[in-house]
Amino acid sequence: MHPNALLELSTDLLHQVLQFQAPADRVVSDFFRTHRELGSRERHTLAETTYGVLRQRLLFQHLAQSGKGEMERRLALLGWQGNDGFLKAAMSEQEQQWLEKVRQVDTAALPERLRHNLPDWLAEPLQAALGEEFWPLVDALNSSAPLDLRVNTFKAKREDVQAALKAGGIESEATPHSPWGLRVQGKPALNKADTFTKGEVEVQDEGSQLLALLTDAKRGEMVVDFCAGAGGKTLALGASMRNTGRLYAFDTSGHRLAALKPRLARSGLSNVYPIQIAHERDDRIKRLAGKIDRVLVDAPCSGLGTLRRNPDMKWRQSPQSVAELQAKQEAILASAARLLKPGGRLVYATCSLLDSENEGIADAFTAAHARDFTPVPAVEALEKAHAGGAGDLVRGPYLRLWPHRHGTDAFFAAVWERR
Ligand SMILES: C[S@@+](CC[C@H](N)C(=O)[O-])C[C@H]1O[C@@H](n2cnc3c(N)ncnc32)[C@H](O)[C@@H]1O
Repeated sequence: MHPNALLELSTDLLHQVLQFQAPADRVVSDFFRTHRELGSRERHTLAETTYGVLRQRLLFQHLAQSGKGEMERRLALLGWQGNDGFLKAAMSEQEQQWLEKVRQVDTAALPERLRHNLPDWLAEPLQAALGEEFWPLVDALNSSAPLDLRVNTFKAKREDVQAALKAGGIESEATPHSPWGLRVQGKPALNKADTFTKGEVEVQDEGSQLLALLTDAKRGEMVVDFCAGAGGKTLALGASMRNTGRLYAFDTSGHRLAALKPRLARSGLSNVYPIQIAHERDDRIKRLAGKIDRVLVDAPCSGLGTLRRNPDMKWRQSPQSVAELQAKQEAILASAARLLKPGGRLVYATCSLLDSENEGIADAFTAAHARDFTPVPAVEALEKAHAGGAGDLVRGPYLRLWPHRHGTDAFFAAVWERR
């Protein structure tokens, strides 16, 4: 494809993504579906340029004020993630001069918000909570996430999967905290690897694995994954139950539960019961009240802990959307808690960076349910479940994972036991 034609497509794609009407990954994949002529390297350049612009949107919009023509084209020039010679061939003389000039701007001397590229409502609480660690977090959020796999321990051993991957030219190392995890070098295509088609591995961030580990579902138990979605954690719970007992996978989204089906078939698990519920007070939930050993609430949240993968979330969320999510989180947690039998374990988790969706919800639950639920320190639960370096994974009584400290997405989890 002619360089300028690719740059124009990048401009078009940015124009669509920056309207923030839909998640960026969906807009990008729809765009590729309507542009079948694009090869894999061209798709890679377009996607990475888009993500680069989303990550540094405030800085790039500031720098782009000085140029001429369509704003999105200048943003594409600034965020270009392809070959530099190729980009040069796409630019006019005037654009080349402009880009050279803006590349000389000393960005370290610009105001803070142009350096952290976060909206104020998000930067402020993070700065207050993290102090000096704020900037390492900013850097980590602007880098790409590693590729982690979870070994399906119902079917295979971690070291055998690692050896099989190696034989196929894929290098990996054991994850430091999850006993089920492998961190793969680079981003190899895995869906044709034998070990993947046989259901021995799933792609899953180490942080997500730790949430399932913390739930510690055991053989023969009755377990509920309350917000199962496409079942990333359901599959981990089912394997840790060794395909025995009953594992209910609830979600309000039929579409997400449908995505669980092929993964379930690959996994070899037959103890999972996916159920679409209307809302968190659905009658089917009431019938199970007081009967369940473990409940994982992987609550709908702002997703701000996954900014490495979904940098558009910082522009698509707002204080209002977070406040609405908090109300939902409280309602789901209160309803899910009724399922537990005495001695049962409740786990509340999010992939949010914000205290308001994390400690805020957990502390309020502890205060409101002091008669029925005892908090369990996360470090204790992690140690019992054989997580490596459990003491490094917690803040106070809660699990708190950070990209800059742990190399995972940001996650929070709180654990209680029903009296
Ligand atoms: C963080 S995602 C879950 C991700 C999933 N556990 C995984 O590991 O892939 C939150 C899920 O909550 C679901 N959800 C939203 N409202 C809900 C409700 N009232 N009851 C149950 N699930 C709900 C959403 O459809 C979404 O799939």
